[in-house]
Amino acid sequence: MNDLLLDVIEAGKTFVRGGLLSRETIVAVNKVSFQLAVGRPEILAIIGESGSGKTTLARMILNMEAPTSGRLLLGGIDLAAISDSASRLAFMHKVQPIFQNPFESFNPLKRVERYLLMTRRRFSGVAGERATAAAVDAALHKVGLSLNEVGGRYPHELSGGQLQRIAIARALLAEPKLIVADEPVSMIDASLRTSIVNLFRTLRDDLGISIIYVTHDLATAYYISDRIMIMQKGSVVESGDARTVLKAPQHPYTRLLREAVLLPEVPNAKTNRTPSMNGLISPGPPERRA
Ligand SMILES: Nc1ncnc2c1ncn2[C@@H]1O[C@H](COP(=O)(O)OP(=O)(O)OP(=O)(O)O)[C@@H](O)[C@H]1O
Repeated sequence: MNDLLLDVIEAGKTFVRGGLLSRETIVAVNKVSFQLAVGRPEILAIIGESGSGKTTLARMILNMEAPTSGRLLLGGIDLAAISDSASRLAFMHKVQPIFQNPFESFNPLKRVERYLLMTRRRFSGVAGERATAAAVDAALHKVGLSLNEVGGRYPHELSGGQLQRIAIARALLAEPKLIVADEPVSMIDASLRTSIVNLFRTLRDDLGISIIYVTHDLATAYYISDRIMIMQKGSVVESGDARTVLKAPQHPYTRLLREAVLLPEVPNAKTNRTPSMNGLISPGPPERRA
């Protein structure tokens, strides 16, 4: 029996850019390894400056990008072996993505409930219209909405926060074990961010879903995650229990990130202030360094 939900084994990704004369090799992800256990749902934050390889790693986990070295296994199955539509559907049953811009996740010309109904039909096979609508309504309730509220609306008639909730509801229709959320709140109004990140906690606690939360934002990561992984230039430079790492960062880069932001309950070394979640300060992505 395999007790790992996700097993990332020395995964690497190299891109080659340019032509013959100006060929450039970019190591986007360099030998990253980590695991998520079955039956132990957790929120794992992947943090790093722009270009550190977070999105590439997330795309490899979502099987949207093939690694150039190493392997990624989901429930013991190598993602590289997923080729036919049945195994792709089985994979999507287990892993669902949430992207940064909810407006790009939906076709502006389609009413949002059409997506939800189609998604449910896809994952549940043939089910009656009533059962499908009831499942969609139940998923929307889990994110604080209802079919009544969103039915008949086009994406532009909803706020970014509402649309991101709908994207999460759509992910829930697959009844996944893992959600990979890449900067899911960075394009959402600051006042709504907390409610979305709180929702991730509810999904972990009530539905047993593990969440990989990719972000620049140390403050929300500290607030919701159990474990964090700090990436710099494609490599993981520090990882572990979120509070332990952020209270006593060992790597100079983690210290640098830590100093740039006020975290709840952790006095900032320079100001000695201990803000609440409402007082979180997120300075945005740290400057990229050469
Ligand atoms: N398809 C691609 N072709 C060439 N280079 C790429 C490609 N995708 C990513 N890269 C490069 O790989 C490196 C890592 O990019 P990635 O998007 O994974 O970083 P990131 O940490 O997610 O950054 P951001 O926070 O800005 O999204 C960068 O140097 C980027 O330019």
